[in-house]
Amino acid sequence: MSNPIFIHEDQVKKLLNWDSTFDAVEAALESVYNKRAVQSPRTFTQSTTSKTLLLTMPGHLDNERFGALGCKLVTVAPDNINLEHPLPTINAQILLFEEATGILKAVVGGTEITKWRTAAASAVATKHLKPKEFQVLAILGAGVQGRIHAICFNHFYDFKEIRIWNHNVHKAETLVQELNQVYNCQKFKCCQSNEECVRGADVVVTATFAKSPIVQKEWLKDGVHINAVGAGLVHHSELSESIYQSSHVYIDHWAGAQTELAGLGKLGVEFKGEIGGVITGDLPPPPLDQVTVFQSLGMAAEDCAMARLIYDLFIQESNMN
Ligand SMILES: NC(=O)C1=CN([C@@H]2O[C@H](COP(=O)(O)OP(=O)(O)OC[C@H]3O[C@@H](n4cnc5c(N)ncnc54)[C@H](OP(=O)(O)O)[C@@H]3O)[C@@H](O)[C@H]2O)C=CC1
Ligand SMILES: O=C(O)C1=NCCCC1
Repeated sequence: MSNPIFIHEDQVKKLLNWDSTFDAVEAALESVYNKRAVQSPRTFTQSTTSKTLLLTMPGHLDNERFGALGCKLVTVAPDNINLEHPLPTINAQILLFEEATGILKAVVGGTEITKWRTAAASAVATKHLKPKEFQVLAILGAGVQGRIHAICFNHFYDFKEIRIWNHNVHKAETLVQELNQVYNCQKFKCCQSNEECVRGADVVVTATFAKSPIVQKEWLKDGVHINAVGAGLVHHSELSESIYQSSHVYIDHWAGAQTELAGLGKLGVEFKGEIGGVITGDLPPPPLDQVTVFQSLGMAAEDCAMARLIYDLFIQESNMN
């Protein structure tokens, strides 16, 4: 019996690319809708001696290119950012198993994968819910997800302006400066307020730990698309209730929504369906002039697809050397 291989974060980083990530995440979302993926409900274990939360996310995906049996172990430690030498808030590993034998074949660093697949899920949802060109992107939150969404959306779209707001403005200023330098442009702009950031934007991304709404309905342009990624106390704390009540809300998976978005159900919010249904064409895309929300929870199927992608690329590269 061979030992599992370890694919570390720095190796994962070198193998990741946006186009394959998009394909893997799109396949995962479609497979969940088509019932070609199984995702047991994720578990949440709260440490009693720290703020750290441990999630387990097991899943199986039946797909020729991205199929895998795996389990992501992911921690959320909000205080990591305040350490003398800050660490990412979210850290993950993905266990990948031989499907037939159940033997562990790889442990794949999951921190970069979590970053990339979450931004790619927003890009997939945006493409299928609003198939058009955009001028202005607004990103609320200049942490890991805010940054990777800026990079991802800049890869897939030709935005004229990418605005970034953070409740601590200095952090948004630093990110904007970095991105303008990397891409040799001036399209990244720092906003002093969340309202200034959102007003007039065509696409909005919320990626914070905000416990109360940071986006109000009256700020929204007709037809805006919102990717709500972050979670405060619950996974739907970043947008005002009236946004959820008046827009076309899509989710990544029903099973997760039934538990993790139960609060929205109590407010009378009806989900239009899973993004996977729009990808397959079973659900019609919403009218372009309506406000749409992709409420992202994150899925094990995405992590399995990504771990398989990275595993295959790693083996291919090892065979060449
Ligand atoms: N849907 C999905 O699949 C996934 C969702 N997430 C969620 O995305 C969110 C961001 O994660 P990540 O970027 O990795 O975390 P980071 O810690 O890197 O960034 C968090 C950001 O939120 C800001 N923030 C913290 N508290 C508040 C507040 N009360 N109001 C407004 N902004 C606040 C922080 O600003 P500052 O540092 O200045 O305080 C920081 O910019 C989290 O809620 C996380 O759970 C993450 C991965 C996957
Ligand atoms: O899907 C994920 O992975 C996560 N979602 C919510 C926060 C932690 C990681």
